[in-house]
Amino acid sequence: MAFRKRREALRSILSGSTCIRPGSVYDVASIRIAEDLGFELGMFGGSVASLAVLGDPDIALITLTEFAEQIRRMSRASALPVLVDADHGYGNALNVRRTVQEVEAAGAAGLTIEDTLLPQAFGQAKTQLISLEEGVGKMKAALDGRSDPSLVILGRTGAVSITSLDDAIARARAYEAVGVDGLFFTGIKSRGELEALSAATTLPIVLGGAPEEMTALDYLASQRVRIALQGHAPFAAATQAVYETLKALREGTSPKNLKGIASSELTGRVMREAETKARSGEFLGLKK
Ligand SMILES: O=C([O-])CC(=O)C(=O)O
Ligand SMILES: [Mg+2]
Repeated sequence: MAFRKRREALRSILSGSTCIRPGSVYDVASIRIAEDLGFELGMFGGSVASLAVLGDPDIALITLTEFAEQIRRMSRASALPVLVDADHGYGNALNVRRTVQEVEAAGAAGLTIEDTLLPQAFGQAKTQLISLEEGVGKMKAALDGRSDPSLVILGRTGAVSITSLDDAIARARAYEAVGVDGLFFTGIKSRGELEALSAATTLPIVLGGAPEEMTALDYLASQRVRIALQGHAPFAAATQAVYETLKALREGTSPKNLKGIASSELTGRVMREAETKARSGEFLGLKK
């Protein structure tokens, strides 16, 4: 599917009236599995990008090149639209502009740019934000960096749990005013906070994690939340599975007695074996 179609699919989720849960994806196998299971959207979090590519925590160590390359691999492997978490855009507003160019070329359907101060400042243990003015500059630069107008750009802030609800509202309104396609909020802890942010803005909302009382999709939809994240359990599940498998092998279990191993059918689907067989028949003169 052409990148534009994927972006239009994400746009139609944002302009719809329901709230969906994206599949957390981080590599070619996970995106294909999410696609096969019928997820409408993949979410590529910065945290799982760091884990999958570097094996490091989510502290802005990953480079734009590494991040974009992982997106490119996923975009090649699957037509599932992916929303990617481009952190703070890997630098100042000019770096944000470049980030948008690279992420667009890599095939993302959309990206988030956040106003968190990254990487962590010297001597500052707590998360800090850049100023609203600098945040606005980043959003403007992000929009300027886009060459396919269908690429979705979301302005993201965690201000509600870092500074205040009023500050979060001011930032959301300012990002909306410069023309981002949607707002991504993290750190919301109550319905009251979500309702205040929703009432103060008009754009579709993406919610990055929310307390238990806010999981009902119809309630979220009523607050204009169109996409609600659910963390990154697939990466954690894969880690556990690899751990159990290596541990069992190390302890002498024979490969045929291992538990929790993908069937050859599932592995074949993940590697799109049927398509390769058909191509081998057509292009290599092999029997189908
Ligand atoms: O985007 C998400 O899923 C939440 C987030 O910031 C991350 O995982 O890095
Ligand atoms: Mg992140």
